[in-house]
Amino acid sequence: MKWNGKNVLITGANGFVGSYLAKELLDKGSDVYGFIRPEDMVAMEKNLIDKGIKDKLKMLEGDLGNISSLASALDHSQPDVIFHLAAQSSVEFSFRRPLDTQDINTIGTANLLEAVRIKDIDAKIVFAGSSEVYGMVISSPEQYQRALDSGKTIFPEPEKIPELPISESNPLRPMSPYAVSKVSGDFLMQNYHHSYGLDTVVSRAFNHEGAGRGMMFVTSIITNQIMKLKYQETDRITIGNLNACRDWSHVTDIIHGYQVLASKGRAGEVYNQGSMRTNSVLSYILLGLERAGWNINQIETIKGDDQSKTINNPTELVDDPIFGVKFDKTRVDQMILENQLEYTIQDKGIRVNTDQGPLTIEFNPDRFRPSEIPLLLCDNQKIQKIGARIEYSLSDVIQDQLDYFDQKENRV
Ligand SMILES: C[C@H]1O[C@H](OP(=O)(O)OP(=O)(O)OC[C@H]2O[C@@H](n3cnc4c(=O)[nH]c(N)nc43)[C@H](O)[C@@H]2O)[C@@H](O)[C@@H](O)C1=O
Repeated sequence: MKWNGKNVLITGANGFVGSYLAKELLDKGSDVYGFIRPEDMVAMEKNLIDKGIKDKLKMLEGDLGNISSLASALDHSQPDVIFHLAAQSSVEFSFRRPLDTQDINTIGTANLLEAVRIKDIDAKIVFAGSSEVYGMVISSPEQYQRALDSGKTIFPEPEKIPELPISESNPLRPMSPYAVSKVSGDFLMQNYHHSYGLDTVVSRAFNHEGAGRGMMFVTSIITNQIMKLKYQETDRITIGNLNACRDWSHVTDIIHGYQVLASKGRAGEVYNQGSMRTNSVLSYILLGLERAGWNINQIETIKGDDQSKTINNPTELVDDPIFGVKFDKTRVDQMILENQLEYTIQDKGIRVNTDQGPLTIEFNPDRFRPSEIPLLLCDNQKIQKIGARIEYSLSDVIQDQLDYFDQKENRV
């Protein structure tokens, strides 16, 4: 698609992802309209200021909960393409505010689609769905049995084990109010194509990070604390569950994917977006520490009573295939993925022995979730077939965030 001269409406254009997308489309010559909640105008304007687009974006005030404000935004922008990115995007917050999450994400998406239908707008609509919809993915017979023993329901039952890498046809087993809201949005998009012929396409993006990522997400929590350690503004890293493995991409690769979907995504279909790598939260911390200047020799638990959790050279890279996929992972990733290593709250944290002395990673029990997806690994072949590419390595993603927090004014 030639973006020059196109009218583009981005809901949540002042958000982390929206601002990256808005900048790129403005640079390509689109007329970009941002549908923005009045209370976020000032609160989130840093994203627009940092990218130099505050005065270039055409701001339309409104609220996803108010269908009239959506209809008015459609009247003003007459969009060729709509990117629906606005959402309550924190899984953690959704456990505390499930109704707000459904209001914004489910009802808000239904309102947008209904406004487009009533106004008879002929636009391609790209929806920011989420890998969270897959939820409880079964990675081994042992994990399946453990889940059953702990009283969890697994529905639908797995047809194969492991269910990895995750393709678009994997079962949906959402595990949080946020995930349920994204299942709703995803199905609303598909249904408005099938019922009313709207030109909708769903991106199910896995985790995507980069400079300016919100402070409630783990990669910013980690890289902010690493830079505070470096500048002696703190003496430890505080964290929740660091066994979780996520498929982390750079936000730039994902916004390129959104543009590919706008041009070539088939109406009514869903497309995964991810890197086809998976790495643990623990590795994100250790690799971040190394990039910030520490050499890591060994990790051990703070409680110190379990020698099997003392790991030498934990960041050594291993590229043996796992789940039939070859990607860079650390020694600790490999052990976590093969169910040989798991840190628990009882371990209290991890002591990281470095060339400059020991560092402390402390577990905060409040940061552990009521239910947690252990592992996400994307099968991205469907979107790659229509032209999307992953350009950034995990190290690039971590470095971009460290550089951001290297600037004192960005540290929290
Ligand atoms: C694809 C999906 O991606 C994101 O959802 P998320 O994966 O929940 O992202 P997160 O950065 O909050 O957590 C990642 C992992 O990190 C663990 N973790 C440990 N310690 C802390 C901690 O202290 N804070 C947080 N937030 N997480 C922690 C946490 O338990 C989880 O396992 C959103 O963009 C969402 O919108 C989306 O769609």
